[in-house]
Amino acid sequence: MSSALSLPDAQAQLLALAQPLAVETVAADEALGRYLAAPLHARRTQPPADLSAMDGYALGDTDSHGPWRIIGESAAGHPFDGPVAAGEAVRISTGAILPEGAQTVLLQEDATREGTTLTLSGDAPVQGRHIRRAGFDFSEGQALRDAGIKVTPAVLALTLAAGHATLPVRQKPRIVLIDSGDELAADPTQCARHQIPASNGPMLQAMLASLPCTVTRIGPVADTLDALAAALDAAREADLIVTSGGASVGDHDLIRPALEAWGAKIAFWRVAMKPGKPLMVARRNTGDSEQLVLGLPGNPVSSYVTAFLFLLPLVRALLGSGQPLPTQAQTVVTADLGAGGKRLEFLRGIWDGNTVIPLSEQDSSGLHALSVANALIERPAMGAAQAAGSPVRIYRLENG
Ligand SMILES: Nc1nc2c(c(=O)[nH]1)N[C@H]1C(S)=C(S)[C@@H](COP(=O)(O)OP(=O)(O)OC[C@H]3O[C@@H](n4cnc5c(N)ncnc54)[C@H](O)[C@@H]3O)O[C@H]1N2
Ligand code: MOO
Repeated sequence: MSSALSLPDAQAQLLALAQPLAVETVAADEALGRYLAAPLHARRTQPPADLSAMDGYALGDTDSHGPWRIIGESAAGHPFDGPVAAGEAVRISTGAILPEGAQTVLLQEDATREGTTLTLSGDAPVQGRHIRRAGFDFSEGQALRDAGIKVTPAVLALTLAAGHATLPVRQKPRIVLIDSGDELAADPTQCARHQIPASNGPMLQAMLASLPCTVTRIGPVADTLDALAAALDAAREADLIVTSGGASVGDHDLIRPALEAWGAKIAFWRVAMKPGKPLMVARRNTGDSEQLVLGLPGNPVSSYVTAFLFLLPLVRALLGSGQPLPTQAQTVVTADLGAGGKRLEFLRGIWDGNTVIPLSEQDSSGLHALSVANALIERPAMGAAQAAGSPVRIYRLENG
């Protein structure tokens, strides 16, 4: 295991290889879920003028207790044309432009209107109350958000409010997933005793569904160099090729020789983590660009965990994310944990909002346990045993 990288080193090396893809400009709503390729600046000021925050009356003074004479109306989209003076009031609605000279907005619940006469019947007016000042949200030319942030629904709304119809983002990565192994059956209903259903490819595709990318699946591919060469050749247009299985040291683990025969260079192989040790990263120069290959271990839980910690961050980095790695949270474990082993370990667990319960089944092929887990509990390599109630770091999975 001496050649295995630590998890942070391996992630850093992988992300250093990830060149964000070319920039394209798309309609703002099509940019949802992608990452800004340039900083976002305001093309306009918001609000563009002082606005009322409530339905009521804009008053020309705040020091009297009325009555006031109502001289007109300012509705949203229909401003009042003219000033309001002391002793005068303008009927105003939420979001409408404050007339020139207005000092405050008197809530309609605090006033009584008879004809054009307004009298105070509740709380007295206070200078400046219920007014949204011009530009409090942002001003024209202001830098709003940095490149690399995700276009969320709120960022989309900000983009439109700031006067943009389009956004620059990175092209969607083209990803090919290759399942390999002679034992894999494509049809789970037709699975002989010597076979198991090929579940990794569909699982990885489903994990990638949360990111903007195009995914094609190939396989299951037989454990021969010729079959793997044909699969890799079919993936020659991809920005990223992801294999699962055949990454270890067995006689039939052919991903490494197949990649080398295809002209790819191994960037690194093996990470000191459990599950996920045989992870492999390679790259192939195609002349004008570079393809990356991520070789995930075949064990389904190992594939899942390495996809969470390497594949999804890599795709985010290709999309230009400024923060591609998942974030951890701290919580408290409900059971005693033994001392850590040689590798950093991720136990599957159930996080209930306050504490995390480690599952009893931790085999790296255990899909039933994985399906009920919603957290990975981090156990440092060679760490001391921990009693129930100890703090632990977790990754939350969108899986529970
Ligand atoms: N002597 C050693 N043996 C193993 C080592 C080692 O260091 N020395 N590492 C072990 C570790 S850790 C892992 S993880 C596995 C992973 O090996 P591979 O990536 O070569 O995966 P395979 O051997 O091809 O398959 C492992 C397991 O997963 C099943 N599998 C594979 N692909 C799929 C798929 N698409 N869908 C569902 N299941 C799949 C496969 O049938 C095997 O059961 O190696 C250990 N061995
Ligand atoms: O590292 Mo392997 O992924 O434990 O089963």
